[in-house]
Amino acid sequence: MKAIQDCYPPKYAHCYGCGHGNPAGYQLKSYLQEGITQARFTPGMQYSGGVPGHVYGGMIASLLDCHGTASAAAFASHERGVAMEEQIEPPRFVTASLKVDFKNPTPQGVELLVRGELISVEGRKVRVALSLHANDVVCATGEMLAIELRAGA
Ligand SMILES: CCCCCCCCCC(=O)SCCNC(=O)CCNC(=O)[C@H](O)C(C)(C)COP(=O)(O)OP(=O)(O)OC[C@H]1O[C@@H](n2cnc3c(N)ncnc32)[C@H](O)[C@@H]1OP(=O)(O)O
Repeated sequence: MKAIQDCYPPKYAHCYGCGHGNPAGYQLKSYLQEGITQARFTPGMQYSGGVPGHVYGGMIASLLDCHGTASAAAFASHERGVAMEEQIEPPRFVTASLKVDFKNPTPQGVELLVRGELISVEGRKVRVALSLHANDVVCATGEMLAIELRAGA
């Protein structure tokens, strides 16, 4: 299955979160399957938080951030009846608002699962419920308002 991010032309491959052309970034890959988006990522040990052995909160927020906008694009496309990979220029979304609740410490050295579920699509506005899991424990939840960029932006 093609990752949501891999449906974009190479000119957008610079994103720190997901761009395959950004060697310093996460190169996150998100997938839409059965109405849920998922991405998996293991943060390097440099993303240590204040408590030894736990992941830095900003890293967690950035995973939700990038996965959330990819999810918004895939959900909006699905609502419009077209798959991401069928579009030459799929819709691009940016984060207007991101709320994060840190529920449990996130352990380092563990593959993290990031999930997204659609809340609503209203014109250019897509709301996505997000969660981040480690070892089947919910470590963070979030809610994003993503806005579709206007053509040419
Ligand atoms: C791989 C391809 C590319 C993928 C992109 C990956 C992104 C990765 C994740 C990111 O890091 S994104 C970077 C961080 N985000 C930004 O830099 C966004 C900065 N903000 C903006 O550029 C503009 O504010 C924005 C494009 C979000 C909206 O500006 P617009 O002029 O296009 O829209 P407008 O201000 O008219 O708002 C559209 C609607 O959204 C609503 N809105 C905008 N910002 C809001 C906000 N913060 N909270 C609530 N509602 C908001 C606004 O009220 C309005 O609602 P209505 O249509 O109902 O009137």
